Amino acid sequence: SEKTMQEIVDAVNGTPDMASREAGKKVKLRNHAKGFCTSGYFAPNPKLNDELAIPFFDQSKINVTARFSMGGTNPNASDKTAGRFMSLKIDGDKENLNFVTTNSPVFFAGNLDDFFTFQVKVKQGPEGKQWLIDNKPDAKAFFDFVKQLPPSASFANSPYFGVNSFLFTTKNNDIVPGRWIFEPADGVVNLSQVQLAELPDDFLKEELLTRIKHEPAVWNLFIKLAEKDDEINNPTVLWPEDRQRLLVGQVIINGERDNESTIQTCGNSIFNPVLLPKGITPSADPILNARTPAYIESFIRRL
Ligand code: HEM
Repeated sequence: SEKTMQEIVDAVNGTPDMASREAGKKVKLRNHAKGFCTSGYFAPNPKLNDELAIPFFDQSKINVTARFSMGGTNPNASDKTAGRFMSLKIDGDKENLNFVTTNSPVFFAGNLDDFFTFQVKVKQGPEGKQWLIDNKPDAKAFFDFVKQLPPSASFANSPYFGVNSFLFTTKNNDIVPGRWIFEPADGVVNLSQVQLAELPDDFLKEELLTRIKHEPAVWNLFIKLAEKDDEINNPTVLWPEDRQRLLVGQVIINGERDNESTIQTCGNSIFNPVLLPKGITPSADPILNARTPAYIESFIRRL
């Protein structure tokens, strides 16, 4: 059954009662409520446009606004869970590119019905989760991934995945589907159970902001290219490891503009995963195409 965008956002963010919504009362609930903003720049790979035709990446240094967050609607969530999220605004001279990413390469739903069901069931606790494991293979695959994923020691020591597919224009004016992958230049570093037990519930923000005073947090950004028969429009289906990757450039988070108010308050705005420069377009993935309307609905509620 078709769900409205209001129903979908209710399921993600928590449900305001109908009376208060109709009275126009603002509901401040939002997903990824716990997070913080910082800044840096993007350094494109000067060789990228030997392969692709994306003029945006011909600039040499592009301002970045970053928000790092935890999953869920609790602004006081513990950092000891395994989910890590990174959102970026890359603001060029003429065009802009946003990324809204997670540390899980595999998404838990391939269509909006399953997405809605997942959101409703996980909020019912262990019984709802068991129902998903028994009835929804995509949700089960996601839970299996998360179960074996130790929490990373730092936002800077985690990879991030765009999950959804985008269409990239090549130098020869062909279109190739691809997916964004950010790999931490400092490597992946996970916490042991012993290390985790010694940490307070809040450590990720301070760790990153202290780290970047000494050395930047850096990721190499790749596009993983699809081959014929790879599933483009379903983020629950992973592509084989050996697919070709193009190096797009480096994200360098050094806090260089952290005293600016637009950086400090970046969590008040939205990150739009389909804000793309010339040469990149969204795929037909129904999950991707629901995201911006959902983010706008959520934004309006918390204005
Ligand atoms: C049907 C698909 C999806 C829906 C309906 C949805 C819904 C939402 C909503 C309602 C918010 C709060 C927006 C705000 O108030 O600013 C949000 C934020 C977010 N979502 Fe999604 N989401 C979807 C898919 C995804 C996927 C595939 C990813 C990761 C690849 C993702 C990662 C995030 C992140 C990182 C944020 C926080 C953005 C920030 O830092 O401000 N979401 N999502």
